[in-house]
Amino acid sequence: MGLSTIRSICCIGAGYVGGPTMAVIADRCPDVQVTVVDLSAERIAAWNSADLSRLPVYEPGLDAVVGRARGRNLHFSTAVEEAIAAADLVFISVNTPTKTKGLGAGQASDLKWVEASARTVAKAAQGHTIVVEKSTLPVRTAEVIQQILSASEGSGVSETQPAKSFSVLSNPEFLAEGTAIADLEKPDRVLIGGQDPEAIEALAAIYGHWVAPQKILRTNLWSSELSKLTANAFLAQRISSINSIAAFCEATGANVREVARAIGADSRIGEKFLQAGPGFGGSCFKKDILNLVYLCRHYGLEEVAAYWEQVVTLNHWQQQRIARLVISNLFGTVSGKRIGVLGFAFKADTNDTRESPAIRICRELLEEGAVLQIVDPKVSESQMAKDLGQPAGAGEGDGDGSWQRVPEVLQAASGADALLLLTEWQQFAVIDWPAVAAVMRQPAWLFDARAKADGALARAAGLQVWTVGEG
Ligand SMILES: NC(=O)c1ccc[n+]([C@@H]2O[C@H](COP(=O)([O-])OP(=O)(O)OC[C@H]3O[C@@H](n4cnc5c(N)ncnc54)[C@H](O)[C@@H]3O)[C@@H](O)[C@H]2O)c1
Ligand SMILES: O=c1ccn([C@@H]2O[C@H](COP(=O)(O)OP(=O)(O)O[C@H]3O[C@H](CO)[C@@H](O)[C@H](O)[C@H]3O)[C@@H](O)[C@H]2O)c(=O)[nH]1
Repeated sequence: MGLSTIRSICCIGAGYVGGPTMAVIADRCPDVQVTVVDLSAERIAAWNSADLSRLPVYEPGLDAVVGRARGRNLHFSTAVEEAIAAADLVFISVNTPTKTKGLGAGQASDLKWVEASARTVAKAAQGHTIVVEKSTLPVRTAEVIQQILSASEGSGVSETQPAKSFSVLSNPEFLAEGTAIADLEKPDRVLIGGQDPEAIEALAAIYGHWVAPQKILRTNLWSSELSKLTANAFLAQRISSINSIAAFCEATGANVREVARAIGADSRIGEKFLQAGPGFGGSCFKKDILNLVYLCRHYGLEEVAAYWEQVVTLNHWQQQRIARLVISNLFGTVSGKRIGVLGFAFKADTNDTRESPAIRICRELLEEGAVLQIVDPKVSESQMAKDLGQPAGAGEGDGDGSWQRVPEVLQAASGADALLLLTEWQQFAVIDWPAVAAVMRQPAWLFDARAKADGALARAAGLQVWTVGEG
């Protein structure tokens, strides 16, 4: 059984995916009520804040979309069961991080939040409900969700209510942070996996409000779940590939951007995702590849597992390589030396720091006793403290590394022996190099791990410059 028209949607999980995705659905489907629920009262309060600049997720354009739909047909609430009961369709968009202990620790996805969500849906749903996996999940998780839901099927009958029944779909999300709204409004494709054609068409009709029919792909459940892990594995593999070539360029006198342009012009390779940098960060790539590796091992495919694992190994190596080359160029020691760190988010245009290369690199420099002056337009001091595992403090010279958050590049450069550019914020492309050079301790360095700064101007101002992938 299925429903042909969806009037009411509930999304469990008001995070980086649930919030923006539901905001766009509500904006594009004014006749559908959309309620985003979360256990975190703090997060829901932030989504409801009158000041749209205080939403819990920073994404260009998100404030405008939320401003249009919130209160009309977009709602944020902690009343999880109530919203599920009212919904024809429930998205599960909760976190699925890598397990930290137990079987599969360090590789397998921790599905406890997904399982808890499925149990809440089983309990609170009324009548027929379409349950959609929006979280990124291991292949065959839909089977687990289906089993949990099945246990309550047939119950809940009353004079006004038909018995409970469920259809499970997979609808992975491909948005990238920093461009979430643009990605949601103009997706390359929408993927829907399932077995119940009526449920598939009901969800397709929601996207059909703004996505062209040929971009809505339908597959079986397992292909849909696996396509998400595969897409991320391929994207991350490109980054490790280009970063490996960047190191080779530095050793041989080639320039990785010239190489990327030359190979990207081949339409079979394509020009996107070939920017060398400090390694990929973000909450997805590492977690999803490790999950793929774990699943391959589970199915006895050791060579396949080892192949994908190398993408993550190379990524760690790139981050370590950058930290170490900073130390080695600063005469082998950074103890007590000030280093200005430009950017802390895992990429530009987001406040997210999950798996940011800046964390590993800064921690390594702190370990060596450096005094870091970190500037990032969107990352708060409290987030940096959490990530770096120590509070901000200006103490220096005693061999223990310390850090502080500073508001501008000029303060990051003040008294510093080096600037280390780690996130490609646009403001770092237009630095006043003579002014910056004047406040640094000479001889001073610019280490540009994103090739974002104007290296020629920095050199003209007297700095020594290292740019990733430039021999
Ligand atoms: N961040 C991205 O760019 C991105 C993109 C595509 C897919 N994904 C996938 O989407 C999923 C969600 O990612 P995210 O970045 O939005 O995570 P997130 O941590 O930002 O948000 C998840 C939210 O779910 C809430 N939650 C957990 N269990 C709950 C429960 N039982 N009931 C109600 N709320 C609950 C948490 O409180 C949290 O606010 C993950 O599987 C991730 O891999 C993420
Ligand atoms: O050429 C490139 C492109 C990206 N990166 C880095 O790779 C990481 C990931 O970037 P990006 O993919 O743009 O952002 P995410 O938000 O992590 O998005 C990825 O992960 C999401 C979560 O699964 C998917 O939905 C998206 O399709 C997928 O792009 C960041 O650290 C980037 O700086 C590079 O170093 N070089």
